[in-house]
Amino acid sequence: MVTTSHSRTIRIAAAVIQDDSGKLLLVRKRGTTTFMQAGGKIEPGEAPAVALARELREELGIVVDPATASHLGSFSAPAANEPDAHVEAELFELSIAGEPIPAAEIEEMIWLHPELASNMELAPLTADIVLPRYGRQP
Ligand SMILES: Nc1nc2c([nH]c(=O)n2[C@H]2C[C@H](O)[C@@H](COP(=O)(O)OP(=O)(O)OP(=O)(O)O)O2)c(=O)[nH]1
Repeated sequence: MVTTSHSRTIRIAAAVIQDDSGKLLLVRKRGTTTFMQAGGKIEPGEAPAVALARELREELGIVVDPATASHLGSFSAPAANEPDAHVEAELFELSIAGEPIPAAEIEEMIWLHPELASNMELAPLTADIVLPRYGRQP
């Protein structure tokens, strides 16, 4: 059995954002190769939904009212880009108005059709938690 008990925990808030056709918004941060949910680390004392709104504004220029983000739950997954770490992710579903504009820290932003996900390098949280629940067709 694989255990993550000795690995470092990174607490993040992450967004599941779909367009009308079911495509998922994913980002690739500068200097990295994996696509993942928009979002980022929760600062000490910060409410997860507030962290989410802050990260979405910083990364994509999106203004989100934290109260409108629907909390899907807490999920654990191996961390992308960092060995010996795992993320404890507060996952939120939300809809956005207007097209996001990636900031410099985002090297690439895509709307991914779930059918094409197998061709992509994805963070474990996206591949193992988000896609099976919100993307992949049966
Ligand atoms: N945003 C996000 N981060 C993820 C996902 N999956 C995953 O393993 N991570 C990892 C990657 C990073 O190690 C960490 C997020 O940290 P980050 O460095 O991008 O967050 P941040 O924007 O707060 O960055 P910084 O201020 O610490 O530089 O979580 C995911 O789906 N979305």
